[in-house]
Order: sequence, then structure tokens, then C-alpha cells
Amino acid sequence: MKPTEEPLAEALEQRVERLLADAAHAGHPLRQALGDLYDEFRDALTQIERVTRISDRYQSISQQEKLTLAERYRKQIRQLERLSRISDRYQAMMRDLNEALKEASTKDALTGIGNRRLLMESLKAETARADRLERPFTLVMVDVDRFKAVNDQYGHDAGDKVLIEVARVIESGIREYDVCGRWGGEEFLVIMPEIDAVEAAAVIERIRAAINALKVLYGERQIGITASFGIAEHARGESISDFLNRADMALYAAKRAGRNRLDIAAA
Ligand SMILES: Nc1nc2c(ncn2[C@@H]2O[C@H](COP(=O)(O)OP(=O)(O)OP(=O)(O)O)[C@@H](O)[C@H]2O)c(=O)[nH]1
Repeated sequence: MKPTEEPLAEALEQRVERLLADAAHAGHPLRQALGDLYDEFRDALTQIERVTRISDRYQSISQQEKLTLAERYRKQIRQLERLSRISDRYQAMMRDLNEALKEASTKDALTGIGNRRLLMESLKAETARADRLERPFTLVMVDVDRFKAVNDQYGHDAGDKVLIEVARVIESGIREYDVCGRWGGEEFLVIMPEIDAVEAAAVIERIRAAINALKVLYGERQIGITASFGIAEHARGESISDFLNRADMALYAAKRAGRNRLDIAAA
């Protein structure tokens, strides 16, 4: 209803109400008809109002829902983007951390080659593999000769430098699938899958010669060193400790025989 019509409609409504309330018109046939019409009009209006209220509410709710959904959608997208950025950063951090942990747990801090843990893991895997596939597998124990004298003569730092250089020479002398690591102190281990003791001895002899030729620079000094090697070929079903013992016995034999040499353990 337009605003200008409102007073007219109200006036008509009041007139009708007055006529219906006037006792003078009681029993008049038109009064009954006007009353019925007026009731009909009120009912219709009530119905219209109810429908309008429902549709208004529906419209406002659906509009709000649309708005809220759009907003919520954009919000979710923004949140997901943030989450995925955080997750990417977190994953990269975890990767770096895992890498660093793995490095720290398997690498020797001084020389950067494998540590005892890596060697033990590799020994376990390779002995099991050699047994299963009946393949040759050779282990070499390396010990720097008279290393105590290096420390005593040049100092502990010089000794460390010698160990780093020896590790580098061993590592660059072995094959791609061999594993070398620091077993402890001035002792190293080389794990050589797929070759027998005689083939391994050829590789080790080159490494022995390279260490023998090495001059480790320490300040103005040049430190010459040698190393001894004990070689053992894995016997079927042999335990790791027996295998290590045989390599150690061969190393001991090389030391006793005068150092700067290699010895192959009896089968
Ligand atoms: N600089 C340095 N010295 C170490 C390290 N670990 C062990 N050593 C030293 O290595 C020396 C080992 O000496 P020994 O076991 O007596 O043997 P060696 O003097 O090498 O003599 P042979 O093995 O009989 O030829 C000791 O003096 C240890 O202190 C290390 O990480 N750095």
C-alpha cells in the first residue's frame, strides 16, 4: 500500500468497524454481509502477513546464507592457503631435520664418513644378503700405524687431520657400492659386497699405497703415515662377531709382520 493511501484505508476500516458496532444496524442484512466481508478481509490480511513474514525471513535467511557461504568459502580458501603454506614450510623443516638427524646418527663427526652404527647396519644387511644369495662378501679392518706417535709428536689436532685425510683416501679408493666408516679411534672398516678376499686385496693394496704416499700438511709440517689392513671373506652362516674377529686377527697379523701391509684371514 502506498503511503498516501494509508489514511484512506484506515478511515474506511474505522467506518466499517463503527457501522458493525452500531446496534442500530443489528439485524440489517447488509450488516451481516459487511461483517462477513470484513472478517474475510482480516483473515486474508493475516494470511498475507504470515506469508510475507515467512518469505521475508526465508529471503533474508537465504540471502544471509548465500553471503555467509560465500564469505565462509573465501575464508576457508584463505585458511587452506595459509595452512598449505605452513604445512609446506613444516614439511621442508621436517625433511631437513630428518636429513640432519640421519646424517648425525650415521656419520662420523670428525671425518664425515660413516660411523659405527652405519657400519653395523651395513654389516647386518650385507651378511644376510651374502648368505641368502650365496654371494661373496669381504670385510676389511684398517688401522693407522703408530698413530699414538703422531699425536705425541704433532699434537691431537694434527692427529685429527691425519684421520680426516686417511678417511678421504679410503673413501676415494673404494668402489661405488662399498661402504667405509670409522670403527673407532684410528680404526676404519671397509665393507665390500660381491667380491672375494683376493679381489678385495687388489683394491686395498692401492689404498695402502696411497696412504703410504700421503703427506698430511699440518702448518709447516708434512706428516707421513702408513696403515695396516686385515681382510676377511665372509663364510656362509658366519656371525658378524666371528667375521669381525677374523678381520681383526688378520689386522693383528699385518701389524706383527711389520705394519704398512695387508693380511688375508684364513677361511
Ligand atoms: N687425534 C686423535 N687421536 C685419537 C683419536 N682416537 C684415538 N686416538 C689415539 O689413537 C692412538 C691409538 O694408539 P694405539 O692404539 O696405541 O696404537 P698405535 O699408536 O696406532 O700403534 P699401532 O696400532 O700398534 O700401530 C691413541 O693415542 C689414541 O689417543 C682421535 O679421534 N683423534
